[in-house]
Amino acid sequence: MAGFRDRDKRHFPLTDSGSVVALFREQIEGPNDPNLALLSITLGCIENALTMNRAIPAAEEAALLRPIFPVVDLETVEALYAKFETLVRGSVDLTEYKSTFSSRELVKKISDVVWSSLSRSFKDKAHLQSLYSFLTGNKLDCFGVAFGVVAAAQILGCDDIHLALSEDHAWVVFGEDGTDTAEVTWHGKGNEDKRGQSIALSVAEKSWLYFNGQPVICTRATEVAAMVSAANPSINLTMDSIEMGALQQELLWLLHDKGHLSRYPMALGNLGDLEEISPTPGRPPPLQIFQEAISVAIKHYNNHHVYPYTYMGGYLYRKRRYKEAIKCWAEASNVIRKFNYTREDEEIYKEFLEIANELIPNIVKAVSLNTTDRVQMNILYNPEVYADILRFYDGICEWEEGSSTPVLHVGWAQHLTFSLNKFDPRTRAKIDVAKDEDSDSDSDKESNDENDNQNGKSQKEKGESGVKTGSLKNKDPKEALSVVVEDLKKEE
Ligand SMILES: CC1(C)CN=C(N2CCN(c3ncnc4sc(CC(F)F)cc34)CC2)S1
Repeated sequence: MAGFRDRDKRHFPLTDSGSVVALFREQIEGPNDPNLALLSITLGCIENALTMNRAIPAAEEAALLRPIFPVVDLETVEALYAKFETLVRGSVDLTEYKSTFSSRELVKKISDVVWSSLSRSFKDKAHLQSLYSFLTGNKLDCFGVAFGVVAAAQILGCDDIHLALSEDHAWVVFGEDGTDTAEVTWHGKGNEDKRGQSIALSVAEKSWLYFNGQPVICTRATEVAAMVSAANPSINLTMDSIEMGALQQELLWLLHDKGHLSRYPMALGNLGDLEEISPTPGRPPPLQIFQEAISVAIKHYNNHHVYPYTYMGGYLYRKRRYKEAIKCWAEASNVIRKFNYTREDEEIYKEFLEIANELIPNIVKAVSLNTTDRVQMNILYNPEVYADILRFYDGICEWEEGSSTPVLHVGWAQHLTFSLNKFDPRTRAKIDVAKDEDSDSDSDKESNDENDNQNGKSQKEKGESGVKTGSLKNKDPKEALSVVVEDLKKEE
């Protein structure tokens, strides 16, 4: 049973990042489970002090010799913790729930306690992910609601209720073998919340949003990693709090060293991004951390996560390592093709749209203008790069196949033809698109499609919208692309 123990209290007042790391370290090392409410209130309090109402830039603040790191008093945290504990214990009468393991009704009740306390104001601002935000402003974002439900469950002693995470959604697992699932928060804009419902129905759609059944199932320590990962160092659109970023980085290394990021690719991606901004002496370079995230996704999630490849691709793009960036994006597309696109997958749609319609065109523009740099110029003469761009588009075409909503529109075709036409024609002639009908790389979609065939849906079938899309495989690339472009133009 979590509680605010004396051994927790002696860390306070927290005066610098070292004292915060010491509190987290002791909480994670045990012997008891880390207290999610205590840690979330503490981290949220620090984030609030370091990022909100920072009117004057840090440089001036430093010039004033004003200490930036906030002092976190025991009284502040204890009062907020007591408020949360009173709300949760006061709203849930556990005598009504006899079973040793949690029931769907209990999970829904806990979700209702968090949900009914929320103010109606819009929820996609920053810094709304912690219990500090919930307890001082009655505001939470969609991740924050799911996290709050799990923190409340811990206070009630429901140690079977855990956070489940996809790349753009969060829900909970519970029950005797931890395989019952329940929605506890909303997702996206304009979607009715499905709180209380099981996830099974949504996974059937093979949507990326629910990971096709491969979510990150958290332990209490991974729930701490999610809380740390969800921390947000941004002060505004152009400035980040260096102190908050450094604290997040130190806490992620602490969790990494304890093995709590070993099944959490996105947290590894966050750590790689932080290391790019401010490298920690003696720690591996960002690329190695992104590679670790990819290896975890392959080993534990059947390579169904997209973000590990877009984390690495984005890094390589920023370093102008364009050939390698395009290979990462082809690998990202190789993941998304295993899913069917559904209307709640907008976040990943925007990710691929930016790569196809901004990043790749920027690369071909940059290298065709910058004729002095031989290495860069070679990209347009490199059949491997051209093949990777085709693989990138082929994965998106396959993602669309069998989906209820179309992905591609004529805007995609315009950028596609712009990018491909920049390649030297002899290079385009050099590549050999797989002719082999049952190349093993398609096994994922086919295995899914076998299920679809049982439900009467086939991979070639038109989506409800009647959009006919053909995958690029087994066709001459130029012929295949002209088919895709013609189809898209007909839609115009
Ligand atoms: C390569 C990118 C575009 C850069 N940032 C990316 N992020 C992806 C999402 N991020 C995350 N980082 C750690 N854990 C989680 S759990 C989750 C789903 C939410 F609904 F709970 C999102 C997410 C962090 C930021 S992907």
